[in-house]
Amino acid sequence: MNASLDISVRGLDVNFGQARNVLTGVELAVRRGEFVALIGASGCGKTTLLNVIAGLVPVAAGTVTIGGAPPVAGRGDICYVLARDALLPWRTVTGNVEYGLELSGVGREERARRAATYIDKVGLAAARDLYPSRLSQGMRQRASLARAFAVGRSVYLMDEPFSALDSQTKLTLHDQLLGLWETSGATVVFVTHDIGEAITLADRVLVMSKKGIGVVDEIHVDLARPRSAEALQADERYHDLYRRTWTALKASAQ
Ligand SMILES: Nc1ncnc2c1ncn2[C@@H]1O[C@H](COP(=O)(O)OP(=O)(O)OP(=O)(O)O)[C@@H](O)[C@H]1O
Repeated sequence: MNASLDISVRGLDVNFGQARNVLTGVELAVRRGEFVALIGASGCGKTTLLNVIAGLVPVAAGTVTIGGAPPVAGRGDICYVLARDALLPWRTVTGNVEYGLELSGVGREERARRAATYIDKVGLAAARDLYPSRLSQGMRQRASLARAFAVGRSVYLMDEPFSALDSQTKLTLHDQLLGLWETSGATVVFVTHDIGEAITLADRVLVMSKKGIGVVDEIHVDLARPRSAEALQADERYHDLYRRTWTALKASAQ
């Protein structure tokens, strides 16, 4: 398991060779072990910001560091989780979860033990020998989460991982992600369009401006942990945070 890392973005510009920057003067500070959610209008640069942190998009100006070091593609301590799971169709659930561990050089016995533990944590024990084609979308994302957290990364960059799921399945996945993250100690940057999801999961919800200037508002989610996604639905403070975030989101799109 890697130690968690902080993320610092100062004065970031990204331009993709265009005359006008896609991102201009963006600032972001994420503490070690913090869970932040990024929300904002479509096209405001959420994915671009994740890609910069992952070292996949070049920085035109500014400074970006992860644990004090500049971003580099393929860093072993950062894990990127996308909306479309990247399960290998020719491997079972167990085979897929073991795959990441194989790449990390974990020995056979330890691999099997860790894969079983994480498959259990996401409630897929009964499906461990099934191939992805036999799984529902929700089960596939659970297998992806098990694979991502079994390898124990320092930073998780998550780009709308649950956007294709129905709201009931999402609640289950929220609980499972929270369970995995709370024991991992990892830093998470989670992109979403779903305000409820952002509040359920994050310590802070960061609202990005439509204008490409980055974070313009933040909502501190002072709800106690461990959280239950379902219980929060009945919590008035959750609804209050929802309203505040909704107001901030509307203002960010002006
Ligand atoms: N590879 C690229 N080349 C040129 N322009 C790009 C590239 N990737 C993104 N963009 C542009 O950068 C801007 C920000 O895109 P980005 O995907 O980061 O936004 P987003 O906030 O994640 O959007 P969404 O919520 O719709 O996923 C958009 O105007 C997009 O067209």
